[in-house]
Amino acid sequence: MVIEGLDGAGKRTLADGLTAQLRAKGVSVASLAFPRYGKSVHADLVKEALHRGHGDLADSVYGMAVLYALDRSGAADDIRALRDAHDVVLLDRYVASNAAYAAARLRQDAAGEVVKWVWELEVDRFGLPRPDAHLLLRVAPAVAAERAERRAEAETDRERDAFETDDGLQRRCAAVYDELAASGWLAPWHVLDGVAGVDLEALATTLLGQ
Ligand SMILES: Nc1ncnc2c1ncn2[C@@H]1O[C@H](COP(=O)(O)OP(=O)(O)O)[C@@H](O)[C@H]1O
Ligand SMILES: Cc1cn([C@H]2C[C@H](O)[C@@H](COP(=O)(O)OP(=O)(O)O)O2)c(=O)[nH]c1=O
Repeated sequence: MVIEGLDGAGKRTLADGLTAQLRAKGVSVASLAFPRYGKSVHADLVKEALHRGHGDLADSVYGMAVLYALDRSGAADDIRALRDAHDVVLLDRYVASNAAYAAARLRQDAAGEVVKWVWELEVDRFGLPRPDAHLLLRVAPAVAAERAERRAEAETDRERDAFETDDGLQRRCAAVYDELAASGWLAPWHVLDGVAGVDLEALATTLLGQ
């Protein structure tokens, strides 16, 4: 099960809340967040590039997307092992993040070239496990930006990066996410209202029933 959404949408908060709710129902839950900073050299290169390291690396949409994909490729066996050992594996961001951000950066839509390329690279070529469902935590880009900014003030080592401070990118990314959800890209999507707040009890019941 994959949680997707803009930077600051509240994905980590939702993952924590949903994990607690599912565990309270006796369900065993494992979770993993991408990029895997501190665990994967590819993820660390991404983070450094987003904070102006490695020259013009961050300017390359395909170059950055390959790094995100290699981070996931390195986790594929771990994901399969977690899936075998637990009832639910919750992933905070996955392949759809690459599709949404790369398309938004290139000003393409969900039917564009780069979204197809992400599928071919990550699903067809790297053979990453396909999720059963996505949860799109939908909030207005301005709300996500405000939450990300507040988080940056409150937590050390969370200064906003090149993607997070780009309001136009976040707006386009929100539109691509909506299209991916509407087309059922890679797996079915549940759209959640991240502004009104998510009813965790109802969500857990729905997910377990499917
Ligand atoms: N439903 C919510 N209402 C208000 N603030 C929230 C909500 N969910 C998360 N936040 C806050 O917004 C910030 C970003 O949330 P976080 O879960 O880290 O987002 P993400 O993982 O999507 O980047 C955090 O400071 C968090 O405490
Ligand atoms: C996982 C992933 C993230 N991204 C983008 C989304 C975010 O703007 C950025 C960093 O990921 P993010 O989850 O926001 O990490 P953090 O909140 O710890 O900085 O990378 C992609 O473009 N492709 C991907 O495959």
